[in-house]
Amino acid sequence: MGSVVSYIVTIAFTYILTQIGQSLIWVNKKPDGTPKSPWAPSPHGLPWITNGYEIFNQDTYHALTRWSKEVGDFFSVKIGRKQITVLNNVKLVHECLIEKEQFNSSKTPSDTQEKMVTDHCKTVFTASFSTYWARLRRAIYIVVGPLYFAQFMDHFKSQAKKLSFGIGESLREDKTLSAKQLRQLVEMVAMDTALTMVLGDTDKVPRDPESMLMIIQKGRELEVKQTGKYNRIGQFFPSFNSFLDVAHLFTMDSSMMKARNSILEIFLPWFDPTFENREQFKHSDEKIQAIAKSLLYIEPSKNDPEPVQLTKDEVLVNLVHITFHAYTYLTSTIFTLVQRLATEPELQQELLQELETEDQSLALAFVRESLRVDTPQRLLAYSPRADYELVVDEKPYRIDEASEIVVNVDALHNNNEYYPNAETFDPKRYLKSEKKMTTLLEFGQTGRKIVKDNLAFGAGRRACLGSKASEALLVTVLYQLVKGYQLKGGNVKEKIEVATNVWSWTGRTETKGTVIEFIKR
Ligand code: HEM
Repeated sequence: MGSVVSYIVTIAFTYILTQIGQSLIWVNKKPDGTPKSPWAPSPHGLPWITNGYEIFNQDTYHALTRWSKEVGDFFSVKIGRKQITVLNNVKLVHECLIEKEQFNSSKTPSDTQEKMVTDHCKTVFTASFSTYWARLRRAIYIVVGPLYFAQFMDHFKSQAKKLSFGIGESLREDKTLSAKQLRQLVEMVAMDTALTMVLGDTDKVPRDPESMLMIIQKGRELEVKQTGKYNRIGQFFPSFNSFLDVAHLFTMDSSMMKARNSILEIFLPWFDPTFENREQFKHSDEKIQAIAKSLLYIEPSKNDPEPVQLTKDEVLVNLVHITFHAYTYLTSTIFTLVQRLATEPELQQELLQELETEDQSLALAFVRESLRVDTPQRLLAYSPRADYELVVDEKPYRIDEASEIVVNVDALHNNNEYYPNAETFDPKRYLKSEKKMTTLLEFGQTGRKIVKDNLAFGAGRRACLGSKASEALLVTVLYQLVKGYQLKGGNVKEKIEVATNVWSWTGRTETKGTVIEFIKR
């Protein structure tokens, strides 16, 4: 018996040593045995084991922007064990996400929670660059994409009216609304809108406010769990994440699973009628009325003539993730927009005048500028699909499949070269002749100097599919509020940094906000 144990121990020991040896020997080598190129330059003086972890955990994207000023637009840093290459100018972003999109458009999960709530990366946000992911995108596009979102305009208008009415009803004697009250109203409008785009109209299964509040609450619980101290360490130290998995197993802690299942339980009765009737709208126009319907029958395409259809579970997990994404960012951007509007009395007057015309350019410019200055997601992370070399200023740099490429949107949106006086909120910067305009990622490629867009909705192949729909909703809300009220007060300066962003490690930025006085017109 003793010799069997010692035999097994010897084999295990040899196996571990071989693995460690191989990783040590091969980690810096290409398959042909020659050394890999160096990583992009890194900030100096970071601690040995934790590297940039403490600084990033405390300062989030600010740390990356600071390092970009110290080290340069192209740098690499290890946050814990996570090696990231950070892009801080548009030329680099264009090269990585447009020219080399095939190389750099994949995704890696942050931790066990992200894997669990996405059913091992089955959702459009987390799936690797694959035919499966392309099918999801196709199906979502034909519901909320630029050519299709107009079908929700009536809903957007009624939600904007609901918000305006809710504000009126909630006003205190002094005609003010606290940031908390405003946020609660905005949350309900955002959740209702997200669910309408995702699940369809409410005729068949009414969506009661209690259930919507419950989803909001459950989402918050998941976020608190994911941003917790130990889970956060696990996002940057994979071995600690594995230790947490074992610890949860031993303590039989299934709280994460329970939270996930309780959300699915709310969604199921809403989704089931659609699922039961799926044959009816397979080939009809009805399928473009909701993401749930569209995902149930993926249309063939040129590159995917016989698509494998999704299972019910795959559809469901996507519906939940898209709802949380849309709800979170719509809440964040509507709330910021209202706070910003209150700080801009002159623009309120001009928007009121614009309302009497057919032209919506100032309102759209206001929305875009709000998204640029107060971007909710300031870091975008992508996984390369293989080890390769990225040539920058004629020097080759190392990019590994196991590393991540991060676009520092904060640095780009605050760069005076792309947006003169970048720190100033100035919607009128976009109201120039189209001939002078360029997209941010094409800046520097033509003589055009005025940037007309931003990266609040991401970039390249993984860019947001709901961007145009969201902008349209924001414009509708803006007009409705200007029409109904004169706003005073507001504050967009103070921010709340949330460590994760449904459900990735890169984090999101909320506006704290303050009391707003709403004077009825
Ligand atoms: C103002 C509101 C919104 C903002 C600021 C926003 C922002 C973003 C960002 C930054 C990304 C890229 C994420 C990444 O690569 O890490 C993204 C992706 C995406 N968003 Fe949104 N989003 C908004 C609303 C919506 C809505 C309403 C929908 C749909 C109903 C939606 C659906 C998607 C989808 C499907 C993706 C693509 C995921 C992929 O292919 O990887 N978004 N969004």
